[in-house]
Amino acid sequence: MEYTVGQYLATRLAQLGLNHVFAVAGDYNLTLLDEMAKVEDLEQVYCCNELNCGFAGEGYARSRVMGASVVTFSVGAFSAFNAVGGAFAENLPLLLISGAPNNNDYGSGHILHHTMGYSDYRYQLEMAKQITCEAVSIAHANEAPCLIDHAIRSALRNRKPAYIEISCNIANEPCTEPGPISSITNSLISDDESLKAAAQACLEALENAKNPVMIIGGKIRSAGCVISKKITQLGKQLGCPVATMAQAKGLFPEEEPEYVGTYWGEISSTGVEELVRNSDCRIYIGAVFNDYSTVGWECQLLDDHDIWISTHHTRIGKKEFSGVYLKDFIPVLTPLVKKNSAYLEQFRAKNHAAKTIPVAEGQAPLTTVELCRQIQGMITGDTTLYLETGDSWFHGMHFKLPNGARVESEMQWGHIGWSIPSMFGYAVSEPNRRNIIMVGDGSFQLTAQEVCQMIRRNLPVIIILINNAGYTIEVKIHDGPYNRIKNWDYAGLIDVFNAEDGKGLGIKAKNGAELEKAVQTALAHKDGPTLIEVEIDAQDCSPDLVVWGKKVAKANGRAPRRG
Ligand SMILES: C/C(NCc1cnc(C)nc1N)=C(/S)[C@H](O)COP(=O)(O)OP(=O)(O)O
Ligand SMILES: [Mg+2]
Repeated sequence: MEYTVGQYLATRLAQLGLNHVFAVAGDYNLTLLDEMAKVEDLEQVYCCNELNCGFAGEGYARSRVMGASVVTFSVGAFSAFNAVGGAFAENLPLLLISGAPNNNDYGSGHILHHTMGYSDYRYQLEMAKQITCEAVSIAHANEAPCLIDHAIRSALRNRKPAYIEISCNIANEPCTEPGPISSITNSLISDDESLKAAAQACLEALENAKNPVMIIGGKIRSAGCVISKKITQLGKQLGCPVATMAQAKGLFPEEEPEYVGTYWGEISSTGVEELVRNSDCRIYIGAVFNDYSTVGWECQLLDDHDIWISTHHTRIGKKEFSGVYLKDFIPVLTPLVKKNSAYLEQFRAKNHAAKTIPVAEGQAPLTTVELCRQIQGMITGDTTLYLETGDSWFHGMHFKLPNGARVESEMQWGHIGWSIPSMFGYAVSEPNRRNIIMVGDGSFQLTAQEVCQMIRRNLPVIIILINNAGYTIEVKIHDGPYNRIKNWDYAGLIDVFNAEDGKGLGIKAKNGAELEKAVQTALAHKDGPTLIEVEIDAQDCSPDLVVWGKKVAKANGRAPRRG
């Protein structure tokens, strides 16, 4: 087979196990899309705009080894950059591919369309370098294979996005055939000496610990399910209490006896904040400490007794072990640790059993308590629940997850509207899971149009749209007129997206009885998305959000440092 640059790129993606690539057409990428389309098993999935295209690739990367999005130069890439920034913040390997000017134009002094209006077109590559782990520009076919492999390898090794731009007249130029994919997927291995020393130091720390507790953070998400399983084995081997930070909800099987709930400072699950505060050895794995996850810096932060195992390095007490990769360290440590379950038994003895939520009166106005009670009933072992930035974060922490259920969130980047396009990409990869989104009205207004692509591909995504008349999180942090939004007929929007042939459903629910019915309809509806618009009083929000909002407002409002 005669390979071209576009076919080389597409073949690499197919070799990695991608079956889809997301795209928005533009004259700088049309030849590239033609060439990529010639590669079997790599279907092109088209999006409404480049922000959503980038988020769809990010959502795909939550299910596969990586995601890929193709856009046009400048006017496309600049929108996609917001999703790339999100993938960077969330440690997800998204490959952003942009068409670029004809290579004859470089250095020609030509002013081109879809550019800033001057003849130096390198600005996009420079911008991409700030938000990716690798950014390359391909203006000559002979350098394409090496640059493509380098960018993809960097994204996989660093679990971060990478960027490739390809001149529009190069995409169909002949180039060499790709070799084995192992040259790209071979991961870095830990330094043996450091691995052994870190394991020894860890065992000594655990030997001296009376009340160890394991706390799992969001960085584990992008390390993939294999690591998650290895961490579960470590938790069970240790037998100590295991908590998940908010960003890591669902990354430890919640039916395991070691699981104690969410650790989120003052708004942790019952008894967990005290458990972590009183521990004499906190084992943080993949933890991310930011102002939101520490509730305005008021959480337990690392101290000299703690162990912090991150993806690329480990800190035990006062000692740093770089070049010790999580994927190597956990399997080495697990068989060596001794069981220490006393602290867990003490915790259980305090009997923090979950309270059962009573069924609300069917005709009473819908409350978030009744809404969450019914959503809990939808969650099965094959459910993936997306929690959009908003009050959904806080409600989501209280769901009990059967083993196998997954939760996806974007708590580091926090781009409202992320959930719709990201879930679209995720559902393209995982159409047979029960895919549910909890999304607020404010967020939905940013990226609503991607629901039409779920209709186009008959994806049975269930969208629970919480219409509480505005930006409730922001109200709880700091209120003002800017937190009010124009109301939409959200359920009615589905008919607009259906046009003549779509099979989406839009249902409004004002009370528990209507919601019950809507949920049954949604669960039975398999050939398209169902949007259930629930009306919730603007004052009805999670008590955790009220506490958290005050703390974040306080952190935001700290007086400037003088001098
Ligand atoms: C406006 C903003 N954040 C600021 C913001 C603004 N723009 C972008 C892209 N991302 C952001 N996080 C946020 S969290 C709103 O409360 C979201 O409102 P909604 O989706 O309706 O959810 P809640 O009502 O539960 O808060
Ligand atoms: Mg809202």
